[in-house]
Amino acid sequence: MALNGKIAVVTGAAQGIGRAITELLLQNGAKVALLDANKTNGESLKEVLDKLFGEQTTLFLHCNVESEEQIKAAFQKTLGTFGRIDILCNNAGILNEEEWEKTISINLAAVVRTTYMALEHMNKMTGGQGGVIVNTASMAGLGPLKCCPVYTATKHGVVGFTRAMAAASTAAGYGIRFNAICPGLVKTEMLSSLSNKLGQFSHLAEETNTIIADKKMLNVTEVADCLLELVTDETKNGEALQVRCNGKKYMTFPVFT
Ligand SMILES: NC(=O)C1=CN([C@@H]2O[C@H](COP(=O)(O)OP(=O)(O)OC[C@H]3O[C@@H](n4cnc5c(N)ncnc54)[C@H](O)[C@@H]3O)[C@@H](O)[C@H]2O)C=CC1
Ligand SMILES: CCCCCC(=O)CC\C=C/C=C/C=C/[C@@H](O)[C@@H](O)CCCC(=O)O
Repeated sequence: MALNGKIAVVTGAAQGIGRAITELLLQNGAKVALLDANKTNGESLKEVLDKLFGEQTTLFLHCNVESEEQIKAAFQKTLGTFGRIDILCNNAGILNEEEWEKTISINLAAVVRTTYMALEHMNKMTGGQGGVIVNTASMAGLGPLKCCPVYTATKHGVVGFTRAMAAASTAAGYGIRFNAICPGLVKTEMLSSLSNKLGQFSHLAEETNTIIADKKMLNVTEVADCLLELVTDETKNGEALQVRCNGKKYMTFPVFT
């Protein structure tokens, strides 16, 4: 799938992995609607991107993905400005074991909500033109992280939802591919603010921070490069791509007959 002229929506686009995804999509010729709950960061990133790629190539839309109304408004604005949606990257996420219901709401419920709303515009069965949806899961979507059980549960949920949607899409002819990216540790604000986010597991903070300090971490650009493969390679559907410092790997799972 060539990206030139394609229209992408990226959630959690104002910083970290979402920002790197946005920049890479723009570098490859796509136009991007950046959705983020952080207005200050979103607006200042938009100013930077205007200078690099031109004002017409991006939209910043202040949007909390927990709000159905705000997502709906963001999609309407994107369609009104760019005319279509080809790519959705559900990337917004938090790690907060204290506020565990909010973690489920943002990391999993919002991925489902945003996906279903995007389907209304992208699904070939209902007049859309198809496309690709890539969800940012985590290695915590493939195995347990003892310091954050709820975060782990949400990311397992994202992997399962992605794979089931890919199967549903193939069966029904939506013309939409669904893939998940599962990075290991990535240098972003999420990890630097970990200690006070572990709630009842805060006794594991010191041990976790020591592991993090000792490990080589991924750069956001390495994650974005792998995500681009899931967007552009039309053979990839229903994949969970693990990305670590020592390389990437397409995961295999038990097959139900
Ligand atoms: N940093 C890491 O080690 C890893 C992160 N991930 C995942 O990558 C994704 C991005 O995380 P990072 O870039 O590391 O974090 P980050 O904290 O640097 O960026 C997250 C962005 O999402 C936005 N956001 C948070 N809640 C939102 C909401 N309700 N509505 C709209 N926007 C919202 C924030 O304002 C922020 O701009 C998350 O889903 C995270 O779980 C996955 C594996 C590893
Ligand atoms: C192994 C899961 C990494 C996923 C990162 C996230 O999604 C954010 C989670 C925050 C803290 C995680 C700390 C985990 C530390 C260790 O258990 C360690 O084994 C991680 C190793 C990562 C790697 O080898 O690539």
